[in-house]
Amino acid sequence: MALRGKVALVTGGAQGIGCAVVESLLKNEAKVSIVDLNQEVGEKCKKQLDEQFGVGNCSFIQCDVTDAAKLQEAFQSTVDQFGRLDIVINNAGINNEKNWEKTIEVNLTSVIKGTYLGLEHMSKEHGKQGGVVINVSSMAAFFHSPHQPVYTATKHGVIGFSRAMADASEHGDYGVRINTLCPAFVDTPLLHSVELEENMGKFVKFKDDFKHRMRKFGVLTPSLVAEGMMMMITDSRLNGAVMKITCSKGIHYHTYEPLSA
Ligand SMILES: NC(=O)C1=CN([C@@H]2O[C@H](COP(=O)(O)OP(=O)(O)OC[C@H]3O[C@@H](n4cnc5c(N)ncnc54)[C@H](O)[C@@H]3O)[C@@H](O)[C@H]2O)C=CC1
Ligand SMILES: CCCCCC(=O)/C=C/[C@H]1C=CC(=O)[C@@H]1CCCCCCC(=O)O
Repeated sequence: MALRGKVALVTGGAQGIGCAVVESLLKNEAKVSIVDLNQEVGEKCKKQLDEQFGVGNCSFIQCDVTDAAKLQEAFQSTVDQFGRLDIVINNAGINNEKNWEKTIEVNLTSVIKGTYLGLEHMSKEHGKQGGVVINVSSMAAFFHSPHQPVYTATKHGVIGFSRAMADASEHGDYGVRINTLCPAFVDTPLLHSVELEENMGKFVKFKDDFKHRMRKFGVLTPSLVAEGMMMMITDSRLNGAVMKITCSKGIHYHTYEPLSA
């Protein structure tokens, strides 16, 4: 998929991994709608990107992805402003084992809603031109740990949902590819939440082991994660793919045993 003239919507695009992806998309001449809860950081991000890439190539929409009506409005506003939608990155995520219900709402329920909204605006079943959805999971879906049980559960769910939807899209000829990205530790503000009792609750006592794993496995840069994201956006062969990004193996794909006859 050549990106010039394509339109992308990135949730959680104001900082961290999302911001790195937004920058990569703009570098490739896509138009981008940044959807994020954080008004201040989002407006600052847009101002910087306008200076770097010119005004009119990106927009910022303040939106809590757990507010279904607001998320629907964000998708519609994106199509109203840029005329189409081709790429959806369901990236927004939190790490809160105290308010674990919120973690499920943001990390899984909103990814499902964002995928369905993406299909409404991109799927051939709705008379649209097709597109691609990338849902952000984590290597926590492959290496469980005592630190973040609900975060881990949500990231497992993202993979299962995305792979099932990729099958549905293929069988239903939606024309929309649905892929999953699973980074290991990435140097963003989210990573530092593992040391906070307000985020981790009783699991904060395991933070030393978590920090040991960070030292052992290394910490990725957001730009490498964005590089992997761009590969899954542009490679039209990929549907149902699960990309893993680690310090030891770099960008690679998880392989699943084929269903036995
Ligand atoms: N940082 C890491 O080590 C890893 C992060 N991930 C995943 O990558 C994704 C991005 O995480 P980071 O960039 O690290 O985090 P971050 O905290 O730096 O950025 C997340 C962005 O999402 C926004 N956000 C949070 N809740 C929201 C809501 N309800 N509605 C709209 N926007 C909301 C925040 O305002 C923030 O701008 C998340 O899904 C996270 O689980 C996956 C593996 C490792
Ligand atoms: C809230 C912070 C986000 C952290 C998300 C994450 O990816 C956590 C992953 C770790 C949780 C328990 C683990 O052991 C995971 C380590 C994943 C790194 C695995 C790298 C393996 C390799 O390099 O071969």
